[in-house]
Amino acid sequence: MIEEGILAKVNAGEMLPLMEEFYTIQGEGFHKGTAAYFIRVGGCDVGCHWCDVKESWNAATHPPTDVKQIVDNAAKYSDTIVITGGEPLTWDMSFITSELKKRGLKIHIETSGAYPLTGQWDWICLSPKKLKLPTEEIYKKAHELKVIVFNQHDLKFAEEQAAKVNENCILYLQPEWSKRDKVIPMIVDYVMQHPKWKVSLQTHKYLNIP
Ligand SMILES: C[S@@+](CC[C@H](N)C(=O)[O-])C[C@H]1O[C@@H](n2cnc3c(N)ncnc32)[C@H](O)[C@@H]1O
Ligand SMILES: Nc1nc2[nH]cc(C(=O)O)c2c(=O)[nH]1
Ligand code: SF4
Ligand SMILES: [Mg+2]
Repeated sequence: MIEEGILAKVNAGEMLPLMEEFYTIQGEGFHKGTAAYFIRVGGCDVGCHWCDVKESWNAATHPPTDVKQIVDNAAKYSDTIVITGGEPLTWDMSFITSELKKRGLKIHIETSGAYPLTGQWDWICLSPKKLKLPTEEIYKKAHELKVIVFNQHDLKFAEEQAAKVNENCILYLQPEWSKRDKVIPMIVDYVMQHPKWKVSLQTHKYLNIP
């Protein structure tokens, strides 16, 4: 059983279940190729069958960690911090982002948008999932839309999602990793026929870095 005081701090966003943190190169989307410090917060109940971090799902397996400690450490590594998960918006992101802001850091989020948007963000990567659609408000605020393509139907889903984002939002199709050999040719054709889209690859997996 988790102690009451800790639970209160987690609910306030002053502690978060931390799965892992690492300094690496953003592999995906608009900031691909740029060094950044990643904070991976545990907890997600969206349930994507192809999720590449299923170990993150159960928040109870990740130790509640003091946010100030996470932030002080992160600041040593990079001026750009990516908060991912799990689903970071499971938790209140207000405290961690205000602490990061105090230190003048750029803050990015990787999110499905399935829960209300909390926190202040310099960059929002919205990767919507059919199983739990994003909240209406995040479509207006997303800087990039990154739809994972597992099969043909996902291209239709991608268009439905693109119809909901703001006009400045950059549109990406990213192959689901295990299906990449089959899906990459499909994405390449699609992007050439519908050039408002761009290709995003999980380049860190080709580079063999975290
Ligand atoms: C693990 S998720 C964590 C953040 C958040 N839960 C989300 O889904 O956006 C980080 C990114 O990896 C993508 N992703 C997860 N599994 C993938 C896979 N097998 N192939 C390609 N992209 C994947 C997600 O869509 C998301 O853009
Ligand atoms: N290098 C690297 N880039 C990433 N971009 C998004 C990631 C994520 O899991 O959220 C990720 C990741 O896990 N590693
Ligand atoms: S929403 Fe993100 S973390 Fe959750 S299952 Fe889907 S890809 Fe994995
Ligand atoms: Mg990843």
